[in-house]
Amino acid sequence: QVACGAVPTDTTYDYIVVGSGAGGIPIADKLSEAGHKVLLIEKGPPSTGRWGGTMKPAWLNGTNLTRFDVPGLCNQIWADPVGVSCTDVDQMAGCVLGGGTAVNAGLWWKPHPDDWDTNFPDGWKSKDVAAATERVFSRIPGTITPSMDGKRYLSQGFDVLGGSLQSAGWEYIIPNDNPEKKNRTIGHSTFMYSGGERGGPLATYLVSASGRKEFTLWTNTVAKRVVRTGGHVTGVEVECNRGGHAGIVSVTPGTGRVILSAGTFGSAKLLFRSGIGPTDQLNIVKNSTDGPTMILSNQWINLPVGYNLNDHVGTDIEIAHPDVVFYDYYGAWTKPIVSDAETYLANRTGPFAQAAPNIGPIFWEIIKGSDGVNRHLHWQARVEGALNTSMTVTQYLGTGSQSRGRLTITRQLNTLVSTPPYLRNEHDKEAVVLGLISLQESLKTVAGLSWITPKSNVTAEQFVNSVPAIPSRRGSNHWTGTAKIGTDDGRTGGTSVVDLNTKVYGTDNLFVVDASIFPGMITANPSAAIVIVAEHAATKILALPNSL
Ligand SMILES: Cc1cc2nc3c(=O)[nH]c(=O)nc-3n(C[C@H](O)[C@H](O)[C@H](O)COP(=O)(O)OP(=O)(O)OC[C@H]3O[C@@H](n4cnc5c(N)ncnc54)[C@H](O)[C@@H]3O)c2cc1C
Repeated sequence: QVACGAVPTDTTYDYIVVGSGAGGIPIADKLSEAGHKVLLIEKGPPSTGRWGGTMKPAWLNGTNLTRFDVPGLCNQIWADPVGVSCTDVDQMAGCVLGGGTAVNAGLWWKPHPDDWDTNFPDGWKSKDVAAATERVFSRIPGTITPSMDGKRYLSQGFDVLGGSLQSAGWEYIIPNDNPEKKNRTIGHSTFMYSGGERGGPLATYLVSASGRKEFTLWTNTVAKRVVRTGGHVTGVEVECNRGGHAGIVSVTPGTGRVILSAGTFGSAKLLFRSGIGPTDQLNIVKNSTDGPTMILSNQWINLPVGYNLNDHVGTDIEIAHPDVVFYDYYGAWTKPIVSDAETYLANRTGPFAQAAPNIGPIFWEIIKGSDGVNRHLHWQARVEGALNTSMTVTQYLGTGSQSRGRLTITRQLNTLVSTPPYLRNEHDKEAVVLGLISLQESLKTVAGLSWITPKSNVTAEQFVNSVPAIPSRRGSNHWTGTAKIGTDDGRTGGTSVVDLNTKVYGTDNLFVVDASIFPGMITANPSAAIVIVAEHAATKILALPNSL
């Protein structure tokens, strides 16, 4: 048991940012860069070595590296999530410093213009976020050759699948040099890694923030709720989690603001616990252990928090080819191939500088549905499956998808996906089926390639229908949407929870900046787009009049 610290009573903050993920770290950095006093609160422990993280396999003892630093250990989250994954969510999410950016596979994409133009409101279109995109990619450019010797290791899977698709007419591109080319194109996986290590916001934005006297970071500290009078927030109530802080931390009277960046599940939960959301959800909180401290119902703000839940629709297929070579990244936790561990530790080269489980190629296709809507498919291959020559290839349905789900809260104050957002629209399903048929066609004549799933006697449609539309079979860990941005104020029958400045409707000084504000799904893995949202939100928030 580690002792908790009380919240200092002699300090207030211009901005309190809750959650240190893809949204929280960059926004905290930008606000402190502008000279504001910023407190970043993270419920989990430190992750990467730079920040004092300690979780590691024996072969990293004596180094400053943890499991989070080494790209080849990124899938350990599935083998050993204890103390790393969130325990108040029915899905996989990272509850450590860095959030998803500490545990994810590091895939890092410059968004397609349609990702903004299809989904986001005016002021957030591709032209509006262009400057923010430049800023993000100048700090975190990404790489297609993460090993420090510039070589790609274990590329047999890429060569088989990528070569076959190119023979079938798909175009090879450098993805982040051509973000608008997402139709029958193929590229190498692009990662946020740098120097052979995880990189990303933890190695850039958090480093610059931490160098400023205006910036304070508390880890192991859970935000319970925002403290407010009507629409005016005065602080955040925090609870200690293994050595963090407990008490009420205040914002600067009059001008201070709170930013929720606790992720699609965490920000929705904080809103519910702060009396902001649909009445059915607030009544659940009122009947929980929160009841005695919850804001009175005459001050509840009725907004559609938790609706508009979204995730990429994942559909896994499996193929095999004799040239494909499996590498046991899971086994490497206890028994790494000694020479591979040595080259990684000495020079950050070799298979451990690459993401487990050997991800790639990535390829894209746009399918126009019979409803006239363009739907973007992102295919992501990895060397993993039933055979040691297998590749599992996940088709993600993103931009253009219409289906949405709902997130709710339980009396135990856990959040759950009560309505999964998968394939609730017939044209979404049509795109998934047509995309699969297109891939089958493209791979039809590849010598030695066999289909494991779906089998040749099953049609694409039968197969797509046979996979249940539930998170365990379709989930992609790319959750977005529970506090949607838009101009149609949810208090008066609209669908939006935050306005175009990311401010929660009905409040003076409460904002949400993370994946939860996304109105719709984007093409590829979302972390880079979330960092862009944070960069863009920072300009909007900083441009607001300072006094309320
Ligand atoms: C296993 C996995 C693999 C993934 N792979 C990729 C990938 O390769 N590429 C990619 O682009 N995306 C990937 N993603 C998705 C991506 O990481 C997330 O979409 C992204 O991190 C979400 O950003 P966010 O800021 O909304 O929330 P998060 O990054 O989840 O951050 C939220 C933070 O808030 C903290 N928090 C929550 N509640 C509280 C509270 N009450 N008090 C204090 N702190 C709180 C959490 O601990 C967490 O640190 C992956 C996700 C997972 C889970």
